[in-house]
Amino acid sequence: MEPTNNKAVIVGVNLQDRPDFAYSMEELRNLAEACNIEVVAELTQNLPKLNSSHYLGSGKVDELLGLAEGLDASTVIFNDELSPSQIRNLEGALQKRVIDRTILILDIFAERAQTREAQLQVEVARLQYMLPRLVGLRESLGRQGGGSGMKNKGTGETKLELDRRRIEDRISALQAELEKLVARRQVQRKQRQKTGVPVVCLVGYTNAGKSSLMNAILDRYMPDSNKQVLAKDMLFATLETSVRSIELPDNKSFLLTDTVGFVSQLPHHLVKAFRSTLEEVAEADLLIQVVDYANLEYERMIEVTNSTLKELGADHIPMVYAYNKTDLTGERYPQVNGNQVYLSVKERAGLEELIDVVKAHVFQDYVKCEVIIPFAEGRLVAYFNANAHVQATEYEANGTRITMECKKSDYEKYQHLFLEPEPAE
Ligand SMILES: Nc1nc2c(ncn2[C@@H]2O[C@H](COP(=O)(O)OP(=O)(O)OP(=O)(O)O)[C@@H](O)[C@H]2O)c(=O)[nH]1
Ligand SMILES: [Mg+2]
Repeated sequence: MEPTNNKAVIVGVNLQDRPDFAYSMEELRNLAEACNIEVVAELTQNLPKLNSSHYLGSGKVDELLGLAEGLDASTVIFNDELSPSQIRNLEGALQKRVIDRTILILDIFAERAQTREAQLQVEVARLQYMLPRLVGLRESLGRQGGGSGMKNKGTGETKLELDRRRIEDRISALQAELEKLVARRQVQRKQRQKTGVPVVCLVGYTNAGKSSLMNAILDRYMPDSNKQVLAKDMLFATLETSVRSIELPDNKSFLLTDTVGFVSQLPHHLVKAFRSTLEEVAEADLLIQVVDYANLEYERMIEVTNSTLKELGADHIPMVYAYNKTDLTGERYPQVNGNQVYLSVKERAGLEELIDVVKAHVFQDYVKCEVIIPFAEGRLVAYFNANAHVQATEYEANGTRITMECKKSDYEKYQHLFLEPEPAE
């Protein structure tokens, strides 16, 4: 039952009046389009409880068949993760290719994954999704294995022949390779942590503007760095974390990390597979949650982001909110309200305000001090010039007098070398 065209009907059940139902259907349409599938119709049903054999009520299955036939759609996409038997029963009743929300998301990730690590993670998630769907499903697995039909990197063809045991072996082999990559990245991360530079992570719903914000901050503070990341109007533009060092004019610096975006009903296997990539998030000193404030569903997107963060064990990390795309709303910007900054990355408005809020969080342990550094310790003057915000430098008889704001830990570390300032006469 290979699809004869790329036309599809999307189907959703509004279970007990889900408040975000309409938006989740719109999102399913976007996910399908990201897989090059043309959505020709939408069918929905209000139900108090899902039908365990066919997901939909039986009358509705007939209606779906009529609709799909009439519009010549060869694929039907469900707004949920279907069970193996639901897929089998629906394919039997409809004689169409049946796919679900999970496989769409997995396919998009498979298509977008650039690094070996991301590719391995996606493949593990795909195989784990396939595993319970193997039993008695050899035949329809051929169709499912092709996923949404989008080209995917070599996981499709072999899947048919693999039995459960071999899939399990493959998952273990991939995981072993993955562990090596993860270990290498952990070493890099530990090295960064040792330097004591705070780590700030951009998190949030897909397409909120995280990568655009990263680029705008790079533009503003590191104009010569040439280290822009990809930002694009599509779901899941970013699949790998990128870390950039940001040096502020007052010599304080922090590391800024851009991460993969979240989406509602992010497949559980995928969250698990990406856990290692997202470990950076769980170890950050501060999270900046970027919110698409122009999206009417922004509050729900915040909820989804917060619950995904919880799943990743990152819900204890302090967070500031960057309400982005305010240019598309009637709201005044830039505007700061405690930990919430209303800004527009597009208009480059509110960046400094956001950075001030970030600074207040991550540089709390800075102290203002006035010290005299003996001439023999000249390297310390150079060190503070590079790593602290030096406000004044004067040369005195026995050393260099520096007025500065520096890290408390640095102050304590070098305190024994400082000379006592001469008491004023
Ligand atoms: N109008 C408007 N559009 C913006 C603004 N900031 C970003 N965008 C647009 O939003 C889209 C998504 O931006 P990205 O930066 O790729 O979003 P992201 O959060 O990194 O998305 P993922 O990587 O998919 O999770 C792009 O088309 C941006 O041009 C803004 O302040 N105003
Ligand atoms: Mg991005």
